[in-house]
Amino acid sequence: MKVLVAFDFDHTIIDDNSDLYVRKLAPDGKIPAAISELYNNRGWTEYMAAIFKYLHENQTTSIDIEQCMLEIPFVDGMKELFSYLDCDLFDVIIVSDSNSVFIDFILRGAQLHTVVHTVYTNPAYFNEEDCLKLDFYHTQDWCDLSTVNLCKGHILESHIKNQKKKGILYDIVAFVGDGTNDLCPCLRLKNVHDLIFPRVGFSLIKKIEDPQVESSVVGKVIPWRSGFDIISALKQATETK
Ligand SMILES: Cc1ncc(COP(=O)(O)O)c(C=O)c1O
Ligand SMILES: [Mg+2]
Repeated sequence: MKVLVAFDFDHTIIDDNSDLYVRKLAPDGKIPAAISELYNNRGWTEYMAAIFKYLHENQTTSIDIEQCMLEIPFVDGMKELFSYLDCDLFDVIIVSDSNSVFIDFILRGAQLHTVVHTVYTNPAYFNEEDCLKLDFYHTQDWCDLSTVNLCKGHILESHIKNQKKKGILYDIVAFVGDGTNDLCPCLRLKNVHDLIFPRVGFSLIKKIEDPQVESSVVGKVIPWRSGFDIISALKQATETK
């Protein structure tokens, strides 16, 4: 038996939004209006790239950014969940609209990087001047539920297809998330044994419970508050299947 557990990152693994958290490094913690205006619900990569440029212009270093990321708390029970998932039964991936540098700092800081098979996110790097640079994961025009730079559902399906080509078939696929941008992958889970984990009190659960959406949900919906809830549900699902 093999189970794929796909995670969102911000407000799912960590208990904050890494992109919004980093703004505290700006002078007085404030971002100029001209940069704030770049924020768009259909994609925030350009907004974040402008913030990183602004931080660099104000002498923020890669070390400052790393330290800032390491302050962000994990969601209760997430570290325990990752320890539970660290075995052959599970493959763990992350699909996030944050960026590769932030996720790498945080996973390595907690020694969790070895548990994660692949991180799908916007590629980022520090250039020779130590300014954080950011790019789109991909450019998409097929999904209205997703941002223009990252369709989590497409990424999840591609991962499953690529694994199948290597002979790895998943008996259960689980998606753990919190936000509006996590609805697309949840709707692509087409097996009744698949598991949808929307975080209680966040926007994904409201979307899933919307009567117009609910009828297209096939996987079993398990609202969660902590990583411990997810451990219990996965134990039950893998023992009973
Ligand atoms: C600026 C910004 N970054 C990241 C995210 C979400 O990232 P993730 O896909 O890791 O939850 C959001 C969600 O609205 C956002 O506004
Ligand atoms: Mg999120």
